[in-house]
Amino acid sequence: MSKIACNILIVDDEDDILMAGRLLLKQHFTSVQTTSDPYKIPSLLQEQPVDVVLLDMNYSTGATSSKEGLYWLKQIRQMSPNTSVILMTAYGDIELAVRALKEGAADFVLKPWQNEKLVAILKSASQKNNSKETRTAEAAEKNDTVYHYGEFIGVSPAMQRVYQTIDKVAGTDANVLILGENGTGKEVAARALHRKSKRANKAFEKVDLGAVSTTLFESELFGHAKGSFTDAKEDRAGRFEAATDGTLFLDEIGNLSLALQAKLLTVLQSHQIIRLGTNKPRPINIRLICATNMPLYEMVREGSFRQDLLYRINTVEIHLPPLRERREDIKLLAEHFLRIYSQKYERPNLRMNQNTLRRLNEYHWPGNIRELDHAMERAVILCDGDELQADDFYFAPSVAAQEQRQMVESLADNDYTLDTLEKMMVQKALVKHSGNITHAAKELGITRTALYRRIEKHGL
Ligand SMILES: Nc1ncnc2c1ncn2[C@@H]1O[C@H](COP(=O)(O)OP(=O)(O)OP(=O)(O)O)[C@@H](O)[C@H]1O
Repeated sequence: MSKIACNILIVDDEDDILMAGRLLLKQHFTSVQTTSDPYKIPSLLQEQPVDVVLLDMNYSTGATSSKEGLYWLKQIRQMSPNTSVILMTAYGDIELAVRALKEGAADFVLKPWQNEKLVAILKSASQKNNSKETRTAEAAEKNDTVYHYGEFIGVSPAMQRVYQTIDKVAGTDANVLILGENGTGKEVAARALHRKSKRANKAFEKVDLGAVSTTLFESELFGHAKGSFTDAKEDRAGRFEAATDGTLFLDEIGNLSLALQAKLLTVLQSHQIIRLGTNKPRPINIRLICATNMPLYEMVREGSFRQDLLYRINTVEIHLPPLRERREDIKLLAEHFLRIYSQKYERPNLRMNQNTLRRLNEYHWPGNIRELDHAMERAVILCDGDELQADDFYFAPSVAAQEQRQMVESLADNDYTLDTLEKMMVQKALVKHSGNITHAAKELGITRTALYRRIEKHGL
């Protein structure tokens, strides 16, 4: 029996279903992929064109509302308009079937399915589906949306979760705390939240708390009356008032001293500010978004960040993953920046070769997307021919590699015994894990008891 040329993707949280579906459909179609994680759908669609997705409606344990299925149906329709979606559910629900068809599903099957019926539905969907060759330029262009979410670029499951959270909370007035390393896109996320909110056509006020001096904090945030201090030449509204009816984005909130945290908390609790040099409270109506690259929870434990302030600002948290934890986005981002800079510097023929892409992919990107952005700009400027070479980039050694090199250098300079080396390693592991025996022992690859013995032996 010749197989029909069709790439099918089955998405279901039950492994048995995936296995049964694969075994059945492999006999009739050329390619059958499966995944139990719907968040992988965008990257799978990006990897190669998928003709038909067989999509389960419920993923979370016990879920029966089918909301997840409808959400993913919508995503697939947006990302890859040429892909047909067939929904499956264990719950016979005609209303839902009608809704799914209205929202663009090609068909609907009930679980447990009848083999012949499922194969017939898929055959019909694959025939209706445009072949890869006939995909129009317009569709290909639309397909571009697979990795765009406003200003965001990224197909990784981690970023899909971020987009989904933004979609869910943007319309509410909930306070949002965005956590992530430098350059991961915290400000981009804050702006996306504002743009998608009811406050979108009001102000978006960003305050970099790391850059506001202690003395100017109150006047900057809450405003002041003329004459309230030497330079106060006139009455001035602060940033809270400037953000009225809009969004106030407090960046680098982890840098705020305890004294200023207390002042900020008072305002957030009372929903009113008092301009410096006055005693008239003014009500505030803002949506608050805070961001930081600092470990706020650890800081609460150490006493350098107020717990009550943390609970006030973290109604919803968004974690932006570092670039090294979503490597599937590196190529897309690199190509995006290459497009921007080859245009800016009028080098339209520039491209990247496989070796360069591999190096970009392997690098640990401590400065995340901002570093990649700058690295691409620099490479475009420095590149001699039409092909960007790995040498056009500066790759900083990782901390681990630096430490290793220092250790090798110090070993070369000194005459160490095995015993001294052991002591150094134990000391290093203890310092790194702040004296936590379990973690230090794990890093050294020995048991806790063995570590205690060595601590005693070396008198540490
Ligand atoms: N997913 C993304 N797609 C495209 N560009 C991005 C993305 N995320 C961030 N950028 C770009 O990377 C740069 C850094 O982003 P942003 O300023 O939002 O990071 P940040 O986390 O707020 O950094 P910092 O902690 O240093 O303030 C910006 O130029 C931004 O446009």
